[in-house]
Amino acid sequence: MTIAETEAQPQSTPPAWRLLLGYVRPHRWALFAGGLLGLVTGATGLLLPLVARALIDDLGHDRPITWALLGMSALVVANAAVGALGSYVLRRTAESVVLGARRALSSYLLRLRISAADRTEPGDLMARITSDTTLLREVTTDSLVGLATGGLTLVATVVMMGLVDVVLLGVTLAVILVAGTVLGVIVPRINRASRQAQDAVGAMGASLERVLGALRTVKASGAEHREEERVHAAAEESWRQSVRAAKWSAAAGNTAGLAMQLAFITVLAVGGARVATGAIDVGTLVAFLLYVFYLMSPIQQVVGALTQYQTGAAALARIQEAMRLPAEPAALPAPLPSPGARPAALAFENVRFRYADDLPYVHHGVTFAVPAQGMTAFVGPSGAGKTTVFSLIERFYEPESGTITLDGRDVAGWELSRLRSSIGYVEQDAPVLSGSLRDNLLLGDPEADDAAVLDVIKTTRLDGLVERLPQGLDTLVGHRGTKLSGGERQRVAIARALLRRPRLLLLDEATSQLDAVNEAALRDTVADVARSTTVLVVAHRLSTVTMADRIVVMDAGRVRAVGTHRELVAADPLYAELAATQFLAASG
Ligand SMILES: Nc1ncnc2c1ncn2[C@@H]1O[C@H](COP(=O)(O)OP(=O)(O)OP(=O)(O)O)[C@@H](O)[C@H]1O
Repeated sequence: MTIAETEAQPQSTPPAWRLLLGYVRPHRWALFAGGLLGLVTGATGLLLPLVARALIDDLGHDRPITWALLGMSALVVANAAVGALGSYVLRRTAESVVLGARRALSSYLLRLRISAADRTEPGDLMARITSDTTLLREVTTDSLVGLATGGLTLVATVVMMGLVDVVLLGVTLAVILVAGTVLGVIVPRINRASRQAQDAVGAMGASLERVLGALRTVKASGAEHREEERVHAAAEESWRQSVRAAKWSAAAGNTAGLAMQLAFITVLAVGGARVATGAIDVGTLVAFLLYVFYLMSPIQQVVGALTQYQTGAAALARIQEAMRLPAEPAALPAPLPSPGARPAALAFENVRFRYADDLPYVHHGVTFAVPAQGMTAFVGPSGAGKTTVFSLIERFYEPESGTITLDGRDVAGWELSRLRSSIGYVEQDAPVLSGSLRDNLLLGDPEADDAAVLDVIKTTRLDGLVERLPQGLDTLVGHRGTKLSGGERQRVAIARALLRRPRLLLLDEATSQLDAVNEAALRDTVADVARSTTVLVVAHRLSTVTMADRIVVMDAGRVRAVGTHRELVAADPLYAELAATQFLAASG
């Protein structure tokens, strides 16, 4: 699903030119300097014929030509140097605009609400940061500078034409007006086609991300060919739309060219008649016709700038669309709890929640309380809403009604970064990021010293692994930690969470079975941690619940019982049945 199909916030979008100016404003002086250097280059170019005329004149009169030659050489060198400097300044400015847009967009996307991220494709968002921002480069230089310099020349030429003959100017402007109306129809089509081409690039990014993110599954399912077709279809759609945009751009350029030639013919006809009636002399007509020729270049420049601008406007709209997705407020990271900070107490009070208005409720009034310290296990059939409990504690989503309190304070009133800095969260599939083992551990606390790292490595029984790895902690773990076993990945994720000294540890146990050694290591780790902090575990294994201080049994979005293993086996038939299977969330 692309962003366009989701819940981009219903704010009115400012016009593209205003968005563009927002990105360009910090670089306006550099852009001005680049434009000015371009004008100087043009002016030095205009001087050359004059010097050449002087040189020929000197030759004709047998005068020395050294100075004229030196002057011409100096002008040629100055023209090349100023031209190179001008294009460098413009190019650099354009790259700075791209950089600004990339920084703004990537910062924004990292703050995206999980509810918004759920409904977008990472590949499409990536295309917006990489491909759409690139399109701003040409808009900044070609379009803005082209519009400014072309526009200036255009106005100057029109003024000169008015001074020569107002009637012929009226005739010229009438032809240009007709062409402008045609362009008014063509130009929005360039915008639409460019937008669709960029949307298709986004769709291609999404398809690619889908395949490359699950390459093993794709290969194992023999689905390479089908997936390849999806990616190719998106690439071809982008091609089709880009070709459409090219067609309309070409039409726009040629309309402008045609208009100028028609203007020339019309001026020749009307001017000829005026010469015949004696209203103007031949010299005026010739001068005016020369101006019509002069007009050609700035008009082409302005039309080129406008068509180029349409591509940029389409890209800007896509960038802006992403930046209207709901995001969390920007905040500096909060300090982590100090060593030995007291464990947190947690309570849910009649919490009702659903992931979206058109989806059924996941929590129908969940209520439970967890005292500070010790281990609480959540069990229940698959889909009962256990993981959702963790997501709500982390405030990845907000409940529709009811309250969630941490240390007696509603989490809705906590500053987000402070709330999250108190919590350690280990997701069910225990994501490990590419990079080294050390990078992964320090993700939550880059300031952690070696002693703290070694400490969590020992607590999570990872010391054996670190010794075995060729470069120890600096060994690269591969994309998503593919070089580690499932159990190792889980313990790395726990170590990472523990390094933050959480006052509340949320551990979503993996549903996959671990071998006996890994399972024992994990159990011992959790038991150790529960002695000094509050641990909540979504439990899928009997071995985990038997050591829990209390067990919360959930079913279909409600808490149906709370107690110890022994109490629940006797009192709750669902729990007794789940416990009998040894695997506590096997069936829904
Ligand atoms: N991001 C989401 N958007 C929409 N629905 C979701 C989302 N995450 C979970 N759900 C739905 O909410 C319900 C509860 O999911 P949850 O992950 O909390 O269950 P669970 O009890 O942890 O299950 P399991 O034991 O299988 O992990 C499920 O029906 C699931 O399909």
